[in-house]
Amino acid sequence: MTQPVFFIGPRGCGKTTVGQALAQEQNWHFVDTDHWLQERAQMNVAEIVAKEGWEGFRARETQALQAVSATSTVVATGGGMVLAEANRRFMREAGLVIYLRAPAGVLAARLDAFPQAGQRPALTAKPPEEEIREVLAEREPLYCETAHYIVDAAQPLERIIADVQAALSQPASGALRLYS
Ligand SMILES: Nc1ncnc2c1ncn2[C@@H]1O[C@H](COP(=O)(O)OP(=O)(O)O)[C@@H](O)[C@H]1O
Ligand SMILES: O=C(O)C1=C[C@@H](OP(=O)(O)O)[C@@H](O)[C@H](O)C1
Ligand SMILES: [Mg+2]
Repeated sequence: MTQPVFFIGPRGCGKTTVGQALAQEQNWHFVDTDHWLQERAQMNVAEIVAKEGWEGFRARETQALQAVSATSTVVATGGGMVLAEANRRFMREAGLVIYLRAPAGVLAARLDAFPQAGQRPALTAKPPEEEIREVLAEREPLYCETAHYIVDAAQPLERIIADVQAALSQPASGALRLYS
């Protein structure tokens, strides 16, 4: 039996893309908490936030995390999953947590090219690049505190997958390991 693998990190770091590719290579299941909750709600994130506020979305996100976590499963979380202490503890205890780390400039370029506005409504009233920098600075300590491993997510996809596989082949330890 294999523990679930959780991908965490900011919008655009590649949690969904890398998670899907890893699951395919390993022949594991793949679930994205945002896809799961949007399907269940029959609304996209922007619609949920308009109707229920971010508080409503965050409650649905916690519910999704607990519902989808299973053995031999790769879980792509949303960028704000780490905001709740209960979510951080749940992921660390239930599985292996990988932080896909990339600089704000890389995230901004990816999100500009492929915004997916229905899934990523604005988090602040700031211009996009400023929001990305500010939110990343706020959450960076939470990503680091939650992760068992940090992988450089600014690399090409194949390199990221190779680093993730190398990380998962190491025995888990309390110390945070860096792959970059
Ligand atoms: N390693 C990568 N190199 C280049 N583009 C990437 C990489 N990983 C993801 N992307 C692109 O960045 C965008 C955001 O990726 P996504 O997986 O949705 O991120 P997240 O789920 O973390 O928000 C997508 O357009 C995706 O194709
Ligand atoms: O950073 C965030 O607070 C969010 C990130 C999004 O997921 P991605 O990180 O997959 O874009 C989505 O969960 C929602 O818009 C909130
Ligand atoms: Mg995603």
